[in-house]
Amino acid sequence: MQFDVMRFPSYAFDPVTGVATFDYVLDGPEPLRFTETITLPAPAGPTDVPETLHRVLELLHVVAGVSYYKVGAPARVLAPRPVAPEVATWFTRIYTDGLAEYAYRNQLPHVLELTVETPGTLPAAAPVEVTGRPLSAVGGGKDSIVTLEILRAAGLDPVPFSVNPNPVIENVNAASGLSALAARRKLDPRLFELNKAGALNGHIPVTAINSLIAIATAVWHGLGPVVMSNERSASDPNLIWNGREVNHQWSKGVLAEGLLRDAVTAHTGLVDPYFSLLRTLSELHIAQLFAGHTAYDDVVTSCNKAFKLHDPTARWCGDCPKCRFVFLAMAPHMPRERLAHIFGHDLFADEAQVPGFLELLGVDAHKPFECVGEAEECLVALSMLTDGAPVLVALRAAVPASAWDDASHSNVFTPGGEHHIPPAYLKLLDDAL
Ligand SMILES: CC(=O)N[C@H]1[C@@H](OP(=O)(O)OP(=O)(O)OC[C@H]2O[C@@H](n3ccc(=O)[nH]c3=O)[C@H](O)[C@@H]2O)O[C@H](CO)[C@@H](O)[C@@H]1O[C@H](C)C(=O)N[C@@H](C)C(=O)N[C@@H](CCC(=O)O)C(=O)O
Ligand SMILES: Nc1ncnc2c1ncn2[C@@H]1O[C@H](COP(=O)(O)OP(=O)(O)OP(=O)(O)O)[C@@H](O)[C@H]1O
Repeated sequence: MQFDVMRFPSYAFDPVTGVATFDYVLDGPEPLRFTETITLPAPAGPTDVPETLHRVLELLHVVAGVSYYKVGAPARVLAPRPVAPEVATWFTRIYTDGLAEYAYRNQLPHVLELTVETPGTLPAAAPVEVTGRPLSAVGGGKDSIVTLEILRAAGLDPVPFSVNPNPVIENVNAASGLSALAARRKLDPRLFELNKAGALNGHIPVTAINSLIAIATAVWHGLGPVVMSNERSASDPNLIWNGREVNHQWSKGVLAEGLLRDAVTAHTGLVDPYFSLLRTLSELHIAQLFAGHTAYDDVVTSCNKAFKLHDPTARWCGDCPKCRFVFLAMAPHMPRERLAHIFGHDLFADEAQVPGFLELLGVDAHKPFECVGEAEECLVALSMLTDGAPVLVALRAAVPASAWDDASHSNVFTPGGEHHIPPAYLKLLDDAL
């Protein structure tokens, strides 16, 4: 399949049903057309559509296009309308850095060099203050639970929000006792047919898409900022390829957060519409905070295998980088019985897990293409565990002596690094630590 250019013919929004449809074309000798459908939860009462909501949907139209771009990787992407320079820059980073893992795995270096073209430039929108109850994105894992509980303890009455919540997310929301909002996102079924037939495929910056859907929902419901739970280590690349960073978690990183904030503010005027409350924390630190909340032990799930579009019932698979990482990160902060209860079994008792843990510890290969923390965090967690579980004994023996020294000087429990947390929310975080 040969395509020259990607276009974005139109989008529509029905305020009665909350349904937004986004059209895409991969143009070439045999063009392909796609339509994605996103259903926002409609507010109760009269459904006025603020102009700001249309502005957010305009951004979403372009960003959600990455799922279809990857079928053909054309050399040109023509965005549909004039935008401010901050927005044009962000679009380009979404299609290049956001698709870097896809480009690397499919050996498509031209994707990293792409510039998303826009038909003209708009001035930045006039500033609009964002106030009200925070809308807090919930993914079913420990991170968003920690955020919800910090916001709740501060009396801010957060509104949990998810895109396509599966039973894991629904159970986490139920355990929180908070009343949640949900949006539905339906990819064009044609995409799956093409994938089955062997079309180009790969990872996309899904957090950027979910984030915009969250902002659209907050705007429509007259809520306050969208509060994410993206941690410090999300900003670390997995590897360098052709001189460029490849990061599986790119759209969770602090750079992507800043670009998204600048673009949304320039296009809508919304000031401080979006930030990650946990940005300055390591995964190990977040795991420690999570350990203080036992109410979620029967529902919390961070394993990505539980989040397949077509298999919504699973919890921890117990045999992937994410399960191993979270098990290791939580282990120093709770009794082994509680940990084994959360995961369904004790990973430290299973010696088949040793090679996977060594990969996390940086003893083997590059950081896995998964949402896992830094090798340093894993070493610190290991150094905090002193018992003789078979896996721990094997890991201690395999880690080089120099690594222990690095771990002893680690600052994983000291908040730090770049962030975009507004001062009032930063105080809440400080109070919670
Ligand atoms: C659950 C998961 O890890 N999915 C990744 C996996 O896809 P798979 O085929 O195994 O399952 P599905 O997610 O059901 O996807 C079916 C097909 O649909 C395509 N697709 C999905 C969502 C979307 O928004 N656009 C799409 O085109 C997908 O390509 C499949 O063909 O492997 C895929 C290829 O590597 C990944 O793209 C799937 O990742 C999902 C988009 C996903 O939601 N992943 C998150 C769990 C995830 O990885 N989050 C990262 C953050 C990444 C970021 O920068 O935002 C993290 O938490 O670290
Ligand atoms: N389906 C979803 N809808 C809305 N937001 C989501 C969804 N899945 C993940 N998120 C949000 O995206 C961010 C990254 O997700 P991630 O999976 O890392 O977080 P998590 O599920 O809270 O914790 P963990 O890292 O333990 O899995 C978080 O802010 C999370 O709340």
